[in-house]
Amino acid sequence: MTVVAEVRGASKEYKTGDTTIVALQPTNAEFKEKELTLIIGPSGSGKTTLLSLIGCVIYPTAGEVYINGQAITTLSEKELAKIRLQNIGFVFQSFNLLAPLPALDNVMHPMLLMGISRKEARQRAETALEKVGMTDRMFNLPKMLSGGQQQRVAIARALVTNPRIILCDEPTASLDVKSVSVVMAELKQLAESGKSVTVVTHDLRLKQYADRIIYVNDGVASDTPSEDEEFVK
Ligand SMILES: Nc1ncnc2c1ncn2[C@@H]1O[C@H](COP(=O)(O)OP(=O)(O)OP(=O)(O)O)[C@@H](O)[C@H]1O
Repeated sequence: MTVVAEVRGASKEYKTGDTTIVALQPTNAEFKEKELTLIIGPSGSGKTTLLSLIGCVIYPTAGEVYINGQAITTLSEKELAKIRLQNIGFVFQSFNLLAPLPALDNVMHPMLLMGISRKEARQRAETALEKVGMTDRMFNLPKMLSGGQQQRVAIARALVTNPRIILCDEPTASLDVKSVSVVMAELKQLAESGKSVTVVTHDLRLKQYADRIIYVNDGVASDTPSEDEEFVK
C-alpha cells in the first residue's frame, strides 16, 4: 500500500521562557492508504503534536515530514497551506461547523475557498453528504443536528476536496456511545475506500476499528503499548 505521509526522526519542542517542553521525541512512522491508524495515549503525551506534524500544521524541531514523498520543512507557510488544502482533511472533536450555515453550505465551504464554482461545489457536497447518510438533513443548521450528525457533516466537509489523508483529533469525544460507532464505522469505510485515516484518541474502546495503533507516552511513540493502559476517559 502506498505511503502518503511519513515522519522520519521528527521531533517537536516548545520553548516558553526559560523552559523547553519536549512534546514529541524523534519519531519514525508511516501512514498508508487504506489504513485506519489510531494514535492512542494519555493526556499531554504528544498525540496532537504528532497529528499536527502529519497535518503540516507545525514544523518539526528536527527531522522531516513527507507528504506524498515531498519533504515539508523547506516549504514556506503559504506552500504548506497549499499542501494541506490539497492533501489533508481535518475532523475535530468540536466539529467546527459554521453555526449560521446549513449543513450543505458548510460542506461547500472548503471548495469555494479553493475557487471551485458554486454549481460544482454543490454537486460534490451533495454526494459527500449522501456518503455519510446525511442527505435528508442537508438544509438543517448545525444546531438542529445531534452531535453524531454534526460529526458526519464534518466528515463530509473533510472529504469534498478529495484528500488522500484524513486526520481526526478526538472525533468521538463529544459523542454518545451509539454515535461513536456510527462515526467510527464511517471513518473505517473511508479507509477501506482508499484514504489514509488517522485518529487521535484517549479511548481504548476504539481499538476495534484500527488497522494499526501507535501508542504515545510521555513524548515517545511506539508500536507496542506501555504497561499502563488505564487512561480511558
Ligand atoms: N503550543 C504549545 N506551546 C507549549 N507547549 C505545548 C504546545 N502544544 C503542546 N504543548 C505541550 O506539549 C505536550 C504534548 O501536548 P499534546 O497536545 O501533543 O498532547 P496530547 O497527547 O494531544 O494531549 P491531550 O490528549 O490532552 O490533547 C504537553 O505537555 C503540552 O502541554
